[in-house]
Amino acid sequence: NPLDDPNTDPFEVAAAAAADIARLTGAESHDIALTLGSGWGKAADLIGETTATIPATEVTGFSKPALEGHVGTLRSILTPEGRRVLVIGARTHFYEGHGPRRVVHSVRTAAATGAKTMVLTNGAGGIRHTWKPGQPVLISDHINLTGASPLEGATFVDLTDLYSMRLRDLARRIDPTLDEGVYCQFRGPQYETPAEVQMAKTFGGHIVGMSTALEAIAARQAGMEVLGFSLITNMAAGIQTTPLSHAEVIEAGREAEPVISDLLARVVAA
Ligand SMILES: Nc1nc2[nH]c(I)nc2c(=O)[nH]1
Repeated sequence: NPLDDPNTDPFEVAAAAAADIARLTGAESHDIALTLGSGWGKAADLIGETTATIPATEVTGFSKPALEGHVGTLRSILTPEGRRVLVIGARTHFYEGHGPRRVVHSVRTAAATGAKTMVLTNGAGGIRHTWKPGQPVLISDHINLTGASPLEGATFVDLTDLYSMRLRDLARRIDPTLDEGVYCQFRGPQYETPAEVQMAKTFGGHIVGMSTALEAIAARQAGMEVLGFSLITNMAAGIQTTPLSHAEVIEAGREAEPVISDLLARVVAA
């Protein structure tokens, strides 16, 4: 992968990837990019007409997804309003150990296709006791616990209002019941210990996950407006006193699917 060579300029790789996408999808530019995390796989179906689906491996700088269930495709969708949505089903996680450049390549590529809005979705653990598995929540801010950054050199980027208040207000107009919280990105791949969850809770975190923060930083560097959604698939370790059954998590995710798909389609159309 060209991104693994430190002498490669990641923005040149993103430009090449954007050219591949334009050629392979026939859409010379895209307006909005959407990354689908765990549980959000079907959310793109309601957004509009899929005019092209391409294997991510055919696009410069993308590689085979390590995690089954994370489809390795890129989709171009035309919404009824005539907007072009690039759906990224090929997320690279930091825990795969390929470095932050590979994690944020999809965001930089989306920006290079012309997208001005980056919608980041993920599956995550919930710390707020009022939340339940299957509930989507808005991300209001993040705490980056990875010890890493996609930014290289003296790239001092301001992250105030990184998770756009304007887009959160728009989402709340569509679904006033939407709650929000601070997302903590842990390195993973292990889940947090109960003590780590209490640490996150103590310093103001409400959601624990293993993605999104690094991608959001790169989106801001690229000048995109960012909206983040977490699907709370489980309560974080130690929050739920009863043992968490995987079947419950799967069931919660399945029940949430139509709700979050409709929500996402309406937010993207707005
Ligand atoms: N770090 C972290 N990531 C997650 N992803 C999902 I789905 N659930 C969790 C969780 O409880 N913790």
